Amino acid sequence: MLSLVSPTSWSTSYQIAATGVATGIASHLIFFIRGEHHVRAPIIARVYLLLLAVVSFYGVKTLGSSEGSRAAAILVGSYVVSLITSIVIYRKAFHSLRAFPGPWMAGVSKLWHVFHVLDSHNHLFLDKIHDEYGKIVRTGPTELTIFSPEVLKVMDGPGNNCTKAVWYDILLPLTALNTTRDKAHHDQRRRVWNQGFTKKALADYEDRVNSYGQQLESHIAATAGKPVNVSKWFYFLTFDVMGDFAFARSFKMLENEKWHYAVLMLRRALTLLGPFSAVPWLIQLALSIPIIPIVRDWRTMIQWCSDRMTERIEVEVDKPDISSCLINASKENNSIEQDRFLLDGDSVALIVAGSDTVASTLIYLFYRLALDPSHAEKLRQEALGVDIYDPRALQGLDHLNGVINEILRLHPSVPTGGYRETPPEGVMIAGQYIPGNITIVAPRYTIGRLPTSFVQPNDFVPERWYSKPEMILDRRAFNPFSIGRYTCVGKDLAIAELRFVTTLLVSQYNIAFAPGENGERCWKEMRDQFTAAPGKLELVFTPRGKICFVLEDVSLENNIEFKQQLYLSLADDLDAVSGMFTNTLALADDGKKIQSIIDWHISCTTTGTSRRLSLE
Ligand code: HEM
Repeated sequence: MLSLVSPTSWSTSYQIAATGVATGIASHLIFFIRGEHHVRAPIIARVYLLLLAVVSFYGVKTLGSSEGSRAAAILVGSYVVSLITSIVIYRKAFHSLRAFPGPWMAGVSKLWHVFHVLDSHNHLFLDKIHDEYGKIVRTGPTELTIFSPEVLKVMDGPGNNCTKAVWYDILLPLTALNTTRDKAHHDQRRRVWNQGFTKKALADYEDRVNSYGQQLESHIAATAGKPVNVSKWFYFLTFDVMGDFAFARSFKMLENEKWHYAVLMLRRALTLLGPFSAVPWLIQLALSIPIIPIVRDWRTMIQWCSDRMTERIEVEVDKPDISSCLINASKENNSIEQDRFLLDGDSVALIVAGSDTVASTLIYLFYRLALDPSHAEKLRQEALGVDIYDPRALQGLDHLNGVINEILRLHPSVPTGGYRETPPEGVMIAGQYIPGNITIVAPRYTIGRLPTSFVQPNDFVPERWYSKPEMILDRRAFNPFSIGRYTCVGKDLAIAELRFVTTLLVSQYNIAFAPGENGERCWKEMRDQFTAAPGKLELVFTPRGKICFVLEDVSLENNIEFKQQLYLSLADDLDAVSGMFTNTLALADDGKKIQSIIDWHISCTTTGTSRRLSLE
């Protein structure tokens, strides 16, 4: 202790501290301030641990255990303090974002953000930030979150020079279509993917969606009148569909009525992205520590997808799937082995991007229908006489399209994700210059609810998309699938799936909340983990009564002919109808009135070559 205060010791301590301070400042100004280091985070952490061990060992060896430990502590302490001080001073006083408004700590470190979103409610947190700080907010040392409809076009629209931000290195060493940061490489890869989404391929996938939809419906029929955890069943549906499209192999969750272990693992692994998406280097660091259970899930999930790809490379399948296009392109180039990091990455992207997104949209859609059954009734009326098994017939249903748009506006499947980096020359957004090499975040959740873009922005009004266009003030604020080169490759497929499943269930069932359920859990407990993961939703489906007629050769394309045929058929079989329509039988001679009754009560499904018409 005495030696600590001796003049020699003091000067030595000062020298050691000065060395620490100089090294700290130098490592900031020479290394950390330049370029990207997130991918190297695990290596940097190991180097620091090694240096710590070397300094401690050397100190103890040369100065003895007490003096040596003290010297090592002074060196390390002064290094860390000066490094942090240098970083903070630079970020707060010199950085090009220093003048942008935002929470003080946001300008210091992104760890601030992690601390605030440990509950994975990033969308709600950013919404609050918008209320407090306005349109353009500094939410990180090198990050701006921009709550303006214009930002989506500047980021991804025609002629933009933005690139994907560091977040997208998440799968490295694997690279998927959506995680490729190099634009030229992305475009080349996208051309390969597009071959899996031709009109012909889509028609085939749509037929397969129909059969999975029917499997879901038969489960609902079996549990009719009882509470159903629809969150679970919509995930079963969308993962089965994507397993089939991706690898020609369903997860069979609808059939087995239980989670597939790989899907459970994948869903657990994705929870990592809730709190940690804000700090990509922390994700890279965490992923390098396999003893963390969630990291084990992440790795097993990636291995599972990779194994499926191996299987698909080795075994030909008898139905088209998206992997076929990816594998064939690599086979044609004789580059299967070199492309494995792309193929494996793509298999992860396919499963996650195609399942989570559609499932969350379906959950919120049925939540809204249970909350306000008048929309379900409107959907039923609109689908009368429409062959719901024909995707083209569903395309023109205004209320259906309005409901889907409104769900994607209020409950976007990608609420915050889609981080971009500005080009070195910077960009102009909402009349404001945004400096170069800055991460920009455009939260769809808040942008879709801006009062400057939508009248009654928080209300569910599907009509704004067809009969009340005056309720849309700025359409640029609606961008659920992104635009430009990164636009969602599965958009048409997703919309076809949403249209079909919605019409199938709505035309056959009344939908209500289960006893004790009010629907709040599904949005209050939603996790924003790049894709949205809604909380549980329990509904009761009650079958609507039916009398069935089978009509041959009915042309559904021609509505008038269809109605005439139907009327004739009813007239032949009025006894069968009387049970249902006793109070309207008196009108049997009045074709028009019967027709209007039919308009209200008919839904139809296809059975083989004939059309089955179900009357309620
Ligand atoms: C409601 C359903 C869906 C929504 C809202 C949605 C939304 C999006 C968004 C916003 C992006 C851009 C993400 C980014 O910037 O990083 C995207 C990209 C992508 N989506 Fe979707 N998606 C949906 C369904 C699907 C489906 C069914 C598939 C697969 C069949 C799919 C496959 C992809 C892929 C591969 C990309 C990357 C495209 C590229 O970078 O070129 N998505 N999606």
